Amino acid sequence: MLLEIKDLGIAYGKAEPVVRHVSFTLDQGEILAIVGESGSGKTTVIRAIQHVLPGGGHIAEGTMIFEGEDTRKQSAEKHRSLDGKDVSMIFQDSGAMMNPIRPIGVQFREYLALHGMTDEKEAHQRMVDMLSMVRLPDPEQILKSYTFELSGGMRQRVGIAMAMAFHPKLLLADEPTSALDVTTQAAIVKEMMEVRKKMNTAIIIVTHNMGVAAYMADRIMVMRQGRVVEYGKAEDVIYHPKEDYTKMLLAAVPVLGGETA
Ligand SMILES: Nc1ncnc2c1ncn2[C@@H]1O[C@H](COP(=O)(O)OP(=O)(O)OP(=O)(O)O)[C@@H](O)[C@H]1O
Repeated sequence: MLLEIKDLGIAYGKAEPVVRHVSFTLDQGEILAIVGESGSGKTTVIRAIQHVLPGGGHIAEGTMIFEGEDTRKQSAEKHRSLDGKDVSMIFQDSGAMMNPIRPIGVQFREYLALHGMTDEKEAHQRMVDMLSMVRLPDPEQILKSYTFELSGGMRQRVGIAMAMAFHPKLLLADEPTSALDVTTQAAIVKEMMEVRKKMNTAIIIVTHNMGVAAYMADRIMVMRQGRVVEYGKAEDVIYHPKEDYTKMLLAAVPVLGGETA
């Protein structure tokens, strides 16, 4: 087992936990989708897994075991050393995370150096390999480009390439397709599936879109107001939802032509 979360509670500052009683497990190569409305706590859960909670956010209760180790007992330094290597993250718009006035290659190289890859030749080869893996045409040209010169879909591919540079065991994806048009969404979803296949990476994807969850996930966790409403195998949650809230999310899945399923 890669990750085991039991009865997790997360609080910001001294306030009451905003997320409580979250439990799930994840095997190597498995995909979990966390779905739910805005404010339900999806982002809070995956940030807690990467130990990057903002605003005094912390794990207030429960356990988180990553590869057999209780991460609550690890130091902040240990968490930093795992960042990008064991666990990495992609965001809604990876381009927005980058500096618009510096070439992508310069920033990608800095990211590699920050994680210990300082040899120029090795770094260059790794960047080209990773950009090719996510099917970006002409990687050398991409490295010289600025984020504003790329489409949203291309920027997301760069984000995935960077996140996967050290072959992490777990990729956390926070609404990675929400900022994209429908066709590009499908391409990025397929790209993540390919990454899983090639590298056996486990993925936790946070999404509003039950359609994306249904397509990608082995398991689905439905959250509402900081609690888990439903959790199970994707086909069970989709074909035999137990909770009205899950049924409502399923009824709202957009299908081609603008009608709902
Ligand atoms: N930095 C913060 N400080 C205090 N409270 C926060 C902070 N970030 C999130 N929260 C609170 O935690 C709860 C869960 O928010 P979170 O962003 O995890 O939800 P979400 O399901 O990811 O929503 P969205 O889909 O809009 O991103 C909300 O009540 C929110 O107000």
